[in-house]
Amino acid sequence: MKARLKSFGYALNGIREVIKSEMNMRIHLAASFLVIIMGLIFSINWIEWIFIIICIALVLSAEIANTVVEKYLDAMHPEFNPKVGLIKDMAAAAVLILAMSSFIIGMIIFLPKIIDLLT
Ligand SMILES: Nc1ncnc2c1ncn2[C@@H]1O[C@H](COP(=O)(O)OP(=O)(O)OP(=O)(O)O)[C@@H](O)[C@H]1O
Repeated sequence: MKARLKSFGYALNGIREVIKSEMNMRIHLAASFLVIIMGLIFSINWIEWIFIIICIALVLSAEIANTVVEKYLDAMHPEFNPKVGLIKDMAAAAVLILAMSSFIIGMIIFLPKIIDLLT
């Protein structure tokens, strides 16, 4: 049990480190917080909450994976290397695709409600 709690602590430490070192992670967290507030304000239904939670989890996890790739490559290949650059670009592309898809899902959920509110 103690060992389980310890590895949970290591994972929390990993999250703390990514938040501390990555501006993009802080932006994703701020956007997630905003979306959760909007979900509460507009009383979205449970299916919409499931989509929102999946999107938030995917974007944050992808950002963490992207940071792992960056930090690993910086540690193993600190020199300039176009191949290293391309691998970093690809890892960043995964985050971009998930963030853009999540933005579209957010629009599908919230835009009709915002339009309803305004009309
Ligand atoms: N060692 C390298 N060799 C060649 N190009 C690199 C190298 N390191 C970084 N790059 C290029 O610079 C870009 C930014 O890399 P960097 O490690 O600074 O990520 P970052 O700006 O912190 O990214 P993020 O915004 O996702 O945190 C990479 O996507 C890549 O195109």
